[in-house]
This record gives sequence, structure tokens and C-alpha cells, in this order.
Amino acid sequence: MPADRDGSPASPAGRHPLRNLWRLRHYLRPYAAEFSWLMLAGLAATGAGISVPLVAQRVVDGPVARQEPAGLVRLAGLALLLGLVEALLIFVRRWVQSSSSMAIEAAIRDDVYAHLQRLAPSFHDRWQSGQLLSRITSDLSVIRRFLSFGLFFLVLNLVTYLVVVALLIRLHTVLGLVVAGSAIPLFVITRRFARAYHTASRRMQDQQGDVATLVEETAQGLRTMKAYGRGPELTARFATSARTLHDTGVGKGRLLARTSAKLDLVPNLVLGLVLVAGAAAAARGALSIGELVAFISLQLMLTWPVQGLGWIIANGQEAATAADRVREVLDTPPAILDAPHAVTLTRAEVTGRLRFEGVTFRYPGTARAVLRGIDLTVEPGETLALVGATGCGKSTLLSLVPRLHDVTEGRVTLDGHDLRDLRLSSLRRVVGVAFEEPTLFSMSVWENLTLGRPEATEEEVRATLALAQADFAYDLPWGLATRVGEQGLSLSGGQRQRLALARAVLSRPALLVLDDPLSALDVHTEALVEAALKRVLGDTTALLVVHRPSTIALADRVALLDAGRIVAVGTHSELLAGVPAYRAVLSAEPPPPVSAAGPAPDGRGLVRS
Ligand SMILES: Nc1ncnc2c1ncn2[C@@H]1O[C@H](COP(=O)(O)OP(=O)(O)OP(=O)(O)O)[C@@H](O)[C@H]1O
Repeated sequence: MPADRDGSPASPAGRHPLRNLWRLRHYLRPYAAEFSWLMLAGLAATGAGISVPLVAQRVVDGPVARQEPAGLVRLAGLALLLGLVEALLIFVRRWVQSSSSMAIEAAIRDDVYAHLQRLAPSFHDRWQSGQLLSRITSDLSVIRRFLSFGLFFLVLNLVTYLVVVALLIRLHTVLGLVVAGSAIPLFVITRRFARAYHTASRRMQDQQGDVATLVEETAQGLRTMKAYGRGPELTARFATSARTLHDTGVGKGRLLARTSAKLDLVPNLVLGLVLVAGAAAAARGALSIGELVAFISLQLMLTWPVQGLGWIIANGQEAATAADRVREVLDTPPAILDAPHAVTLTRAEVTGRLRFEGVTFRYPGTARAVLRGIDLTVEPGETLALVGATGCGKSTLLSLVPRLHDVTEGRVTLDGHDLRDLRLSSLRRVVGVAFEEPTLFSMSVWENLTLGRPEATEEEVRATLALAQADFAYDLPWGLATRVGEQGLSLSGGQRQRLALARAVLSRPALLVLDDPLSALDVHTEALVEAALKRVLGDTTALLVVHRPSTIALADRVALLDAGRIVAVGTHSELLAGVPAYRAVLSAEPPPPVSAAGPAPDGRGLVRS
């Protein structure tokens, strides 16, 4: 089921189980010619294989019955040739098969990854990373296996079955119809199996995602886990999940085993019946010995198509559930998109006037508004600090500027343009952001720094690193080429923060949005970064979340946020002098009650609650 807009994982709906697999068919299109050749090679090999019993019939009824060694050699040679052709065609098919199915898997994976990037943070908040990981790895492998083997053998085995049954009916109508009739129990068995296996596959693939999530969480939170000595509990939790996955896997395996046994039984029972009835017919002269040999040989050729049916259906059902899971991601429409009329804003034309007009924001799926009726203006070149108690909505307010979320009500404008009317790419080019939790990617320091501006020169990078007091990067083992581990964990919190700050500044934004950018720095480094940052902030509009009084000195004005509302705006000294709630937030004083119904700030002058 398609998820809500950037919503949570959807459960499988009661639609046709193969629908989502069928919807992936366009990935096959570029390889249609290759697949046709494959199918032709497969059918030709099967044709060669089917011809061998018919040659055997001629051998038995002809040269063997008449005792003509010369004819025997000719027909034996033909049978050998058919065997060789079959082997060659099987080799050709397998050779071609692997490359196209790998290419299809890679194409789907690229699309899922690109789509994940388009989805808003709210999508990623709701989905467990392990569930995404398992979709993009194991589910796609399952689909590949079906495309390269399951689908192919489904068609090939079906054609083999129909052709062989037709030949059997031609050889002996009654016995041929008995064999054809065995399709009825086979149909009933496979239908029941397909339903049960579909459910079990979905359960198992979801559980694989849960296990992947646990592993990922453990790897990320290893230090916290060790520090709290929670290893045994986590191990127990993991063991429970792994056990559940194991049990589901065993259940699935047993279901397949039971079905395979039934699928084995049906053709063997029919074979026994045919042997007895065929021998009787041969004794009566209604069937020649050669025809009986050909009949039995052809019937034996049905053993694999019937036995393989269980495996093919299992493979198909796994692929169908994998397709459901992949489509759940692909069908989630990105919540934040370019409007059709969106305009591009260049860095040069931005003056940097940022306005929040009656902004209310509610996180998707929640009832409570985190921001309510925000009216605030940041003038071009001005630095505005946002101050407020923890959890009051500061980071949320900042996230509206690069449109990580869209407002629920009201609007945010840049130079008078509603942000939703700007091209996302151009908006994000003019806005530089450093989050509270600085994320560094597992790439080199240089690549991390130039993420927002790949064309930056060495000189610019050097100057920015100096500004952010991040020259330590040159002392890393390979300087700026040093790969800074997953999430930059090989660096200290303060080092990561300085690199993230340098990255935000390097993109030369018209609007700088910094979420508590100096929180992890020691007092000495903080003073140095502040001094340098002051120069940068001189010609950029900036919105900063700050907690420490010393950092507030960077700001021209301060806005006090309380429970999602702006309750006062003014200079630091004005607020200190006139707003007790502001003093309380910056000191250890208990906060005085702030009336939510107080006068609405105009976003410019001092407003008291
Ligand atoms: N993705 C989310 N989904 C739902 N609620 C959220 C989400 N992120 C934050 N919140 C809630 O929104 C409120 C404001 O969070 P926010 O991070 O903006 O506060 P903050 O003022 O920046 O806090 P801090 O100073 O501790 O960083 C909190 O109550 C938080 O629980």
C-alpha cells in the first residue's frame, strides 16, 4: 500500500499479490531483446531435450526391433547431437542471463536511493533505517533472482509441460489425459502454497529489516551501550529478534518442504499408474514398446517442471513481497517538492530579508503544534539569535528555512518570495546550514567541506578552516584527504562541529542558519570562532540558535521563543533589562510564567510577555 505523503511504512493491502511485481516491468524493457533471446535459447534447448525420447522411440521400434545396426548408429548419432545442442543452448542462456538481471537490480536500486533522497526528513523519522537497508539490499536481490531464474523457468516449465502433455496425448490419448488430469491436484496444492508462502515471506522480510535495524542501532550507539553496561540486555533483545527470524525461516522452509513432497508425490503416483496401464496396453498391442519407452521418457521430463514448481512459486512470492516492500518506498510521494511555477533565485540577487508570517507548524502525524503564530523578521545582513528553553521549537523553526519541513499555516518568505515558490535547489544553494548534531559523511574532510560548494578553491577552503578554527584538519594523517569515518566518529564533537561550521560558511550563503554552532567548543576556542564568525556574519543574514550568553554577543537582536511562540524580540540588553523570562532562560533562575495570550510580538521591536 502506498504510504501517506512521506508517511510511515504501510502494511500489505489485500490487492493482487503480484501487482507490485508487475509494476516493475518497465525495468525489463531495455533488456527485452536479451530476454527474448534467452527464452528462445531455453525453448530450443527444451525442444532438443524433448526430441530425444522421440528418437528413442524410433530406435526401439526401428533398428532395435528389426536388428539393423546401421540405422541404430544413425539415430544414436542424432540423439547425441540433440544432447550436445541442448547443452550448448543451456550454456548460452546462463551466460547472458547474469548480466541483464544484475543491471536491472542496479537500476531499481539507483531509483530507490534517489527517491530516498527526495523524501523529507519526516519520512526518515518514521522509517527504521534497517527496514530501508533491507529493502535496498536483500529485497532487490530477491527480485533479481526471480527475474534471472524464477520468471524464466516459470515460462519454460509451463511450455515444457504443455508440449509434453500434448505429445503424450498424441502417443496414447487415455494415458495422456491421465497425465494431463494430474494438473488439477497440482493446481490446488500450488494455489494454497502460494497464499501461505506470500504471508510468510512478508513476515520474514519485515523481520530481516528489524534485525538490520537492531544491528545498525547497536553499531551507532555502541559507546552509550557500553558506558551503561547494557550489552547483555541488547544481546538478549537481538537474540529474541534473531530467534523470531529463525523460526519464521524454518516455518517457511517446512512449508516449502511439505509442498515439495506433495508435488513429488503426484507425478510419481501418475508414473506408477502409467507404467502398469502402459505395460498392459503394450501387452494388448495397443502401444508399441518404442511408444511406451517414449511415453515414459517424456513423462519423466515432467518431473523437474513439476518438482521445480514449488521452488519457482516460492521464489515468485518472495519477489512479490520484495516488490511490495520496495514499492512502499517508491510510492511515497515526496512531501516537499518544487511547485510548478517555482522560480530560481541566484546568490547575487538575494538581499536576505527573511520573514516568518503567522507561521504554525505541526510535525506530520502529531496533533500538537510545535510552533504557533510566529511573526518574525530578520533584516538583510542582520544576525538574529533564537533563545528559548529546551524543546520550545528553536531547531524546528530553523528547519523551515531550508524547507526541511513546510509550514502548516502561514508562510516564510525570503526577499518577499514564499519559500514554497522558490526552486528547492536554488533555495538550498543560498542557505547555509549547520545543525546542532554535526553530521560528517564517510568521505574525505575535503569532500565533507565542499559538499555545498564543490567548486571551492584550496585558498577558500584554507580561509574557511582558519575562520572555523578547524586547522587541525591539516594535521590529520592524510590532511584534508583523510577519510573521517562513518559520521566522522574518529573526530571529537568539537572538531566535527567546527568542520560543519566551516562547511556552512564555505558555501557563501546569503542566509546562514546555525543551530547552536559552538556548543561543543571549549571557552577558548569558542572565543576564537566567535571573533571570526562575527566577520562572516557582517555581510550575511543569519539566524542562530544560541544557548550561551557569550554567543549571544554575535547577534544584533534576540528573539525569545517559549512553547512555540515568540514572546519577546529586542537587543540582548533590552531583553535582559525588561524580560524576566529571558533572564531565566540564560541563567539558573526559575522561569517566570509566560503568558501565551500576551501581546503578539511584531517581529521587530522589543516585545514583553
Ligand atoms: N520529528 C519530530 N516529530 C515529532 N515531534 C518532534 C520532532 N522533532 C522534534 N519534535 C518535538 O518538537 C518540539 C520542539 O523540538 P525542537 O528540537 O525544535 O526544540 P529545541 O527548542 O530546538 O530543543 P533543544 O534546545 O533541546 O535543541 C519538541 O517537543 C520535540 O519533541
